[in-house]
Amino acid sequence: MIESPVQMFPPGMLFALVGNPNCGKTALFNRLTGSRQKVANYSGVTVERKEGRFGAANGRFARVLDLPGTYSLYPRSQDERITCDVLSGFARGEKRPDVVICVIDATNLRRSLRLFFSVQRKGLPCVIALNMMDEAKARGIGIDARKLSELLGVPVVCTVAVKSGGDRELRELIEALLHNKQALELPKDISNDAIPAEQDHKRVQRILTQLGIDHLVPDVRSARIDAIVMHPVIGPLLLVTILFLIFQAMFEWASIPMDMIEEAAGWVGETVEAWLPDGWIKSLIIDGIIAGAGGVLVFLPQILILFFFILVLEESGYLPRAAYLLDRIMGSVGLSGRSFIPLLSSFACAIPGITAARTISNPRDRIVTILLAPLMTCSARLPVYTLLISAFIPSHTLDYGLSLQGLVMFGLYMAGILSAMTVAWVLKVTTRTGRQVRPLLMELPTYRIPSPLSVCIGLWQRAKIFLRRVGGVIMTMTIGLWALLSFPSPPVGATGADIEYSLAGILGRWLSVLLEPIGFNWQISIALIPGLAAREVAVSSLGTVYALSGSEDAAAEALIPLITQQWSTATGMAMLAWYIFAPQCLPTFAAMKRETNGWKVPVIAITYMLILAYLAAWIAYRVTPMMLPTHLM
Ligand SMILES: Nc1nc2c(ncn2[C@@H]2O[C@H](COP(=O)(O)OP(=O)(O)OP(=O)(O)O)[C@@H](O)[C@H]2O)c(=O)[nH]1
Ligand SMILES: [Mg+2]
Repeated sequence: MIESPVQMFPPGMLFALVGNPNCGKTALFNRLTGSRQKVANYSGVTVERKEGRFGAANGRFARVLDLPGTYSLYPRSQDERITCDVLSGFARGEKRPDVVICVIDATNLRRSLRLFFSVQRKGLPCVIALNMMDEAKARGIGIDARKLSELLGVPVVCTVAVKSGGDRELRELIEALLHNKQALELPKDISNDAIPAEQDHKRVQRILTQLGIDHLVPDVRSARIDAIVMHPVIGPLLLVTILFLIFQAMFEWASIPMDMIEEAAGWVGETVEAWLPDGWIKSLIIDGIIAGAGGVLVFLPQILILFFFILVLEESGYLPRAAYLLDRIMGSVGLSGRSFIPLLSSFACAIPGITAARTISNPRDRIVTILLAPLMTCSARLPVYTLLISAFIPSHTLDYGLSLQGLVMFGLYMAGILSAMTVAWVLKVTTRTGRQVRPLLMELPTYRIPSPLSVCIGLWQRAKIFLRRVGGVIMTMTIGLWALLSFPSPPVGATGADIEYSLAGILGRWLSVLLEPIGFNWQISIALIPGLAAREVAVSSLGTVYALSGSEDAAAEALIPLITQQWSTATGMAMLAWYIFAPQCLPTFAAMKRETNGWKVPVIAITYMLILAYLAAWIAYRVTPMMLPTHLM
């Protein structure tokens, strides 16, 4: 008997958005399906297949796929392979699309048409969405959509994916196709895949001539901006200034909203304290939830400020330029400029950074990038850094209005970057393939002014992610820790604090034997364990540990003054150094395993990060006292 798997697909016609990178597929997908997938102004934003649902006016619906951008149907990287697999019908659990919507950047018809021909040759019914019509018009490129449709023999609609209603024509076309499935005919001459590129090129040239747009229209505005941004001297200076200003702003702008949240949390704590009768419920709410999870909320303003800058930079088109500027330096340690954007995404969170490494076609470069991603300072480290900086670094304003705390934060980010470069360099000199030089070929997109609305939506999404983390993993871990710290109760006649007899108290003492050489007391040692789930949990855990070990009225007290009093500066610095390197985030290593299909890469990463963290913390703990005047020790 021959067995063959039976594949079941969800009902509904399947439309797939296919096109070159950065032509606006995801922006269109979001409009058509009401989704909120990430849109940004560089190539390689989408690296996964995403599905959405298009609801037509008459109650029918269709499934729509957003796919990674590709230049050809000969995939060179993993993200391109996903698109090619879907078009060939090899994607697991998915049928071949019924209709391909070829999204074409109207300002670059030449390149987009070649991909369109290849898709058509796969025997798939196609329609064309001429996107970015607004930019084409602004640059004086007029395209006669009707004539293009006649020349190609497929429906052509014009779209402006970033404008409300800019997808109207495409919606109408999809509705018409849903109504009449037979409406699309396959081209007669789909025959073989092996038509030489030369022939396609001639065909494209002919079409452009017939449309009267065969002359190149340069992007004058972008070229003018690039004269400054890509200048060999001004360019790098500008890059450092931008990064520097971001960290200054994170401290300067965030202080007022942070104080407000802190005050509100203090008020809630006091109110609950006054109203609830003593007992374990009161302790859970005050010591577990308010002092723990609530303590992390304070960092929302800083995280939003950081993301404000990331969103603006992403949409402006600056990022690939920064990749070029850094390509030489990155090349000197054996990294390619291609790694820049995945590594930059890791400043938000290492997990999307690790996934974004799919765009890197060279397997070695990809693995190295994945190994380095967790060294970039993710936003989950912010609460830990801010807590320690606020506790140990005076909030002086230096000359030129610079904030000392902002400067230290900048230094910590730099430490992450420099250590990643050092690790990359070590990998370069110790691996055989490390010494090859691979030139960076990357498209420089048109500069765009970010739309305030999309920045606001992006910030709102970020705020939701953060609040969900606070209410989810952070709250759960903190409550779990609270339970471990509260039970079992001390034996009758015990003399020490209750917490010393709890399970976590005992565990913390064991661990502190290991961590004592780097200056960590038992409170820190305990906080590190739940902190494995997410880095910010260390802050909420410290909140809970101190709330439970303190006197009654210390409960609603803020954590910052508490640790200033109780820790030596050397311990504070050791913990900062620890957090630059420590592999304190299990989901990151799960992502590494998923992306590399094995445990080897995550195990290497955990090992080297742990060693670096311990060493760095040890050095910081020993060196700090030598640097400090005696009265501050
Ligand atoms: N002016 C203008 N900008 C657009 C239009 N469509 C998309 N954009 C912008 O173009 C950039 C790329 O959009 P995306 O939707 O991320 O492009 P994509 O094709 O999904 O890109 P990849 O996922 O990298 O392949 C973003 O900056 C969008 O805001 C349009 O019709 N007009
Ligand atoms: Mg996309």
